[in-house]
Amino acid sequence: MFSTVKDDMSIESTLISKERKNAKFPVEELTNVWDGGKEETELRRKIVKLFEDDPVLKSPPICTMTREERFTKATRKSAYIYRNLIPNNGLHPGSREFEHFSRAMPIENNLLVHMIAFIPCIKSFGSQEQVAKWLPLALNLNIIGAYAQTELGHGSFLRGIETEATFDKKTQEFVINCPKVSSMKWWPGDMGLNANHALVMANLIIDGKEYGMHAFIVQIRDLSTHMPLPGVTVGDIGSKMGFEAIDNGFLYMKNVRIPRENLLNKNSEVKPDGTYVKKASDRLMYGSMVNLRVNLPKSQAIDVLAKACTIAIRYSAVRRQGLLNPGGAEVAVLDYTLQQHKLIPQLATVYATKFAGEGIIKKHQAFLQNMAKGNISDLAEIHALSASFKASVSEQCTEGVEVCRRACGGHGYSQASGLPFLLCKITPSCTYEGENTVLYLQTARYLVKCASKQAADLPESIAFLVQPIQDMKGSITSLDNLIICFKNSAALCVQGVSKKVNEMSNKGLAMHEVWNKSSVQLVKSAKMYVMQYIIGAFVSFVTEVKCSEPIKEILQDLCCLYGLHYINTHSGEFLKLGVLSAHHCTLAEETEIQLLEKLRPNAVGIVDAFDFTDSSMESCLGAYDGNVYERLFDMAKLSPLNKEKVHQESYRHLRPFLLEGRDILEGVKSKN
Ligand SMILES: Cc1cc2nc3c(=O)[nH]c(=O)nc-3n(C[C@H](O)[C@H](O)[C@H](O)COP(=O)(O)OP(=O)(O)OC[C@H]3O[C@@H](n4cnc5c(N)ncnc54)[C@H](O)[C@@H]3O)c2cc1C
Repeated sequence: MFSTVKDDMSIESTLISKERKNAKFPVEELTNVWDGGKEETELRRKIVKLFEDDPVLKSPPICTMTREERFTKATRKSAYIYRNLIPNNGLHPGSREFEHFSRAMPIENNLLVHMIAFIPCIKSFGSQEQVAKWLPLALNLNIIGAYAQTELGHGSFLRGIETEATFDKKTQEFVINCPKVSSMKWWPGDMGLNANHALVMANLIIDGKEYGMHAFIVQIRDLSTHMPLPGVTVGDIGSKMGFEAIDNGFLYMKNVRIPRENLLNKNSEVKPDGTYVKKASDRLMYGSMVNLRVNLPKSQAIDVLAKACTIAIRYSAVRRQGLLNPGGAEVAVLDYTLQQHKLIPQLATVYATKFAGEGIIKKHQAFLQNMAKGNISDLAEIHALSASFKASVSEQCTEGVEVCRRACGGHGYSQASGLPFLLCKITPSCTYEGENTVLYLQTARYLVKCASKQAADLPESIAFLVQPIQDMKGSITSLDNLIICFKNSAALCVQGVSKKVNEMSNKGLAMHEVWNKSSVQLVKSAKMYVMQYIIGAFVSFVTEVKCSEPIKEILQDLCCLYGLHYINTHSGEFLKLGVLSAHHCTLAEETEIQLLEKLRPNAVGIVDAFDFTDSSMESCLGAYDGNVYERLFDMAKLSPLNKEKVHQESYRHLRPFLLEGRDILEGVKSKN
């Protein structure tokens, strides 16, 4: 319907090729560092190609589809991936190949909550017999489950959960009830339309006594007709800011009966006579939550920011707007220091959080090995670290994606840029799997407890909180000094708020009031604590990684930039704590600007090293060839509103006025 408009060789493609020629480091080697080795890069590419070449997984761009089409296509693709593609290609969960799975998945998919929450919870909360019964069914999609914890009325405050599971000795069943509208389960992914089971978190009641929250497997839909079972009201909660392909659902249960065996009973059990038996500490439940939290930041936040950086930096390298030299040629917006100041620190955040996250995954693996031997002494530390890490990374990456989106000007507002989709995908990562503020407060509780102990009684990584403040020797901009600066700041924040808490409670204020009145500083301490961890882990990685000098230099520069950018955007905090002087802050700002200039020529190469395929980004601005304008026009042509040259409905409403206009204009014309 529209004629083709094409340049022989667009200026934009030429510009991006030049950027690549100017890069001062081997991009492929940085890709290998990112993936964790050459072999991992090869494996990842093989798996991504397997998915991208599969005709079943092809679909139109998401911005041209309705919600209904997006949900249907995502379900079709996910069913195919889990039942055909993965088993037929030996991609077993836990295998090395599976590590690269999230990079290979189509841009929209569902059944993820079934895979990453329902299945792991069966493993964590179920006895051996229960795992043997439910796991194969779940892995084969013979049953599809949601993780149903949040209710209309309560999310963060778990003790506020109202759904009840009352034991009926006569029938040996639990009777599940949502006593009020506010008790209805609300939000669980995959639950509205696809799930036929739900792992329901409910308050266990035996003989009128409450035993707190427990996990129950509840069948919600008939296995042959998929109709909701008697007593079950279930459906989709409606359109959201994002996640449009996912059926986040509501679930209201009235006298729904499930067998006694459906209480997942690894940690506690109800005997046929109603005796409640506790088999393991409640603390083990935290161990299971840590699992998801440790792994979530990479796929749900860090990779999303990496894509946003790829889009914004490639676009900024080809988008010409204005002059730097009066009378000179128009420049790419990436040449403006201010554009570099927006985007390059986001790149640094991607690297910092990715490598710090790998450190936490290793710590968690060591914890799991100890837990298997019955030793959970590291639980509090790993819980505090993973909670604040999840909160900090989701927050930093969400802010970063919005910075990238705005840095693309008007086109960043278009769905065709891919950036609004990424922003809507990443934003809820600040809310699900623990609301960020609530997570920071949990970390702070642990830190305040630590502050009252001796260094010798604390884990090695925490002892600095109670040890003397360290001196910084030499320039503030050295990596060693950055670590000292953040460690000192975290220690002073924690000590300061602990003092405030002690003083207020010594004055006789009730602890809950003390906590509420100190919560602003508590959250700040948790943030500073996790920042010192991220900086320390990134510096260790950069120091130890085996790679060529040019790559090492880039990683060191990104590491320094990450620390300095944080200092420069929060300088008031560092000055207030007395960790930095005004002179330090001036130096930090100047050094950041120098680093931006130094990293600028490599910026396109650094995002190329993430190695995202064009189809995994669905972005007209971020495609490898830089051909942004032709792509934007091609995408606009696909808009469903452009199907007909005249949109009949709009024409019907406007026609009377247009005809009036025609007559007036023709009348004017005839007078002239
Ligand atoms: C996309 C998406 C997917 C989800 N998927 C699932 C799922 O699969 N299964 C499931 O069960 N749930 C799911 N949820 C729900 C999610 O887990 C909850 O929304 C989340 O835990 C936050 O709880 P809330 O909504 O009750 O927020 P609230 O706790 O009501 O938060 C509202 C505000 O109150 C503040 N606040 C709360 N408590 C405190 C406190 N103690 N001190 C200070 N401030 C406080 C918060 O910081 C926030 O600013 C999903 C949510 C989203 C958005």
